[in-house]
Amino acid sequence: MIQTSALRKDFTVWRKLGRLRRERRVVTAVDGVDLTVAEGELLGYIGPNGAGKSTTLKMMTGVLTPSAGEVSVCGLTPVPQRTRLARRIGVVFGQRSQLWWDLPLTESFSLLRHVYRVPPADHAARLRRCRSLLDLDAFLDTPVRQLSLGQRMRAELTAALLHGPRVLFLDEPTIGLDVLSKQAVRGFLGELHATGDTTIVLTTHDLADIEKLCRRLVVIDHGRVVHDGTVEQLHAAYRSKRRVVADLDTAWPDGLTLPGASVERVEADGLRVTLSLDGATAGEVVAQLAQVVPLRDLSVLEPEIEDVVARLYTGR
Ligand SMILES: Nc1ncnc2c1ncn2[C@@H]1O[C@H](COP(=O)(O)OP(=O)(O)OP(=O)(O)O)[C@@H](O)[C@H]1O
Repeated sequence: MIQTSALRKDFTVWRKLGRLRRERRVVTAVDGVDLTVAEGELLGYIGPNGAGKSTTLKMMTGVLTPSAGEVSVCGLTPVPQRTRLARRIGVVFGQRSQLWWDLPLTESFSLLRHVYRVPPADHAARLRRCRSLLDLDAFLDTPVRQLSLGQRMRAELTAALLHGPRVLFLDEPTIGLDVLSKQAVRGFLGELHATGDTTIVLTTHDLADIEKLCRRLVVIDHGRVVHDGTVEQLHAAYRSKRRVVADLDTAWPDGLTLPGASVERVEADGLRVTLSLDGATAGEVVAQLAQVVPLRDLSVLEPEIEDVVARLYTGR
């Protein structure tokens, strides 16, 4: 559905050096990205600030012309075939709105039906689905400028989907949203993905979005892909470890070690120990622990995606 090959974007920026002199500098925002996204896939596209995510999305949606390389979306080349592409893609860019600011939301939705020449029955069915899944009814008659951020994001998602696009591009759709709105947006995207009709590319800084929604994750840094695989593969590559945290009735004996695990931290006057698993299973470690110290409570912590992504971003 989406294919890029050696995709590159350079920006020329000018820096003022005094009153008359300027220095020309080339910023390579995207530096040879090869990506294939299959039909129905939900791809997480992440990276630190300035990594080149938005620039990639802009080239995929026909907003920016690549400096080199190729990009194809739904079999079309985005910039020269932008009008045809617009009917096949939906776009939600957190900062930019596709709604009419002063009009009630319903009127924006009707206008979009005319813009995209959507058959009334299709439009009505899609709107009905979004109204129920995104809980829009309470603010359908409110002018867009009066909507809260969470309401507007739900409205933007609806607006992006009313013409039945085959690909949905989302740039930070949960930025600034409260917990409930985030859940609503994630739940909706999960449902949309489950139908298998829409290919979704999601950029976000909220790694919970990624964990909850994406099987495949592409990480970009300085314009280059530094990871392309599942979240589990990322954990494996960075040897992220599960941990066992045990609360004890008597203090952890100094220097005690267990095979297949290493002591990461001892705290609370020796009454809490955190062990990371280096080969042993959680069950094996707990069984060994129970033989050497009286246990009060236990929990097994999964590796944090935040940790591994932070290590990836810092190049460790
Ligand atoms: N129009 C532009 N002119 C000059 N430089 C630009 C332009 N747009 C982006 N850049 C530069 O290209 C690089 C990548 O920017 P981009 O917006 O794609 O990053 P991003 O990964 O989306 O970042 P963020 O997470 O902060 O939104 C940055 O160094 C940015 O300053």
